[in-house]
Amino acid sequence: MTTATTISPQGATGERSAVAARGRQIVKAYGSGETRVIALDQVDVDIARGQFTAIMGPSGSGKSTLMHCLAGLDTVTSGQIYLDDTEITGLKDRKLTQLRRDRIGFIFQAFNLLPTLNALENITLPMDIAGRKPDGAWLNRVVETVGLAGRLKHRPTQLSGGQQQRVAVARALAARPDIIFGDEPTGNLDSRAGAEVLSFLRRSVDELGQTIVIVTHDPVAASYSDRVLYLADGRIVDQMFRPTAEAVLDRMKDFDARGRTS
Ligand SMILES: Nc1ncnc2c1ncn2[C@@H]1O[C@H](COP(=O)(O)OP(=O)(O)OP(=O)(O)O)[C@@H](O)[C@H]1O
Repeated sequence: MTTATTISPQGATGERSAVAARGRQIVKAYGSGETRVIALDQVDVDIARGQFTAIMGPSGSGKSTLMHCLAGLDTVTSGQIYLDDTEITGLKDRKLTQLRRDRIGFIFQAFNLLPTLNALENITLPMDIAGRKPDGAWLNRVVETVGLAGRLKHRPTQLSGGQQQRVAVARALAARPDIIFGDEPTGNLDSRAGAEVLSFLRRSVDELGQTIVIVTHDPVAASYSDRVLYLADGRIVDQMFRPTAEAVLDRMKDFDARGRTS
């Protein structure tokens, strides 16, 4: 049995705090009266800096809601969320938008690339919009890491699904965000392309020191992470460090069996 604690061990990441994002007693309720749904039920969570975290759990368990709240894309009903030392719960819209733009990267299931722009233009678009100049050396490193060096002039339609998602990964990395959130980033890819994207995410953690959190249903995707958080009914009910696909699959079967017998 893995233990059901929700506080990660403090990593040895040096001078910055070892926790990139923190949630305390997060409650998220939708609707009211009889239709009220508690999507997150007093969740405490620490996301370790420089680690790859996967959020798993049955459909409707609150995975996307947790990710959206941690990323400041959705508001909480109560509780606090911190990005590094900044409490984001309670920030005014303009400040929150600015913080998301400057400190958070996103990768979605749909690649969300602009078809009229080439790969490089797509990668630098968020920074261009923000009026920020990309750091050339960093950009080169990101492009190398995600294996896109030969394809920067290609438009999205000239790239495979896997390559398009690598552009989206590079776009998320380009501004050196504190943390990257991915909502089923390999959900639209076949297993080979998915594996490529996951290896690049892994490399961006190992080689670039990035912090990544993804929501996934796929035990293979979860096996690229350092830590899996399991959600059920809006609560974190378990976690697993250094997961293998087999161990994750076994754990999922275990949850299913328990769900059927309880
Ligand atoms: N906008 C909304 N309005 C009302 N209820 C919602 C809303 N978004 C989510 N919910 C409910 O909150 C609960 C958690 O939803 P969430 O999408 O976070 O689950 P999930 O684990 O990501 O599911 P899936 O794996 O199917 O994507 C579900 O019961 C869902 O129906």
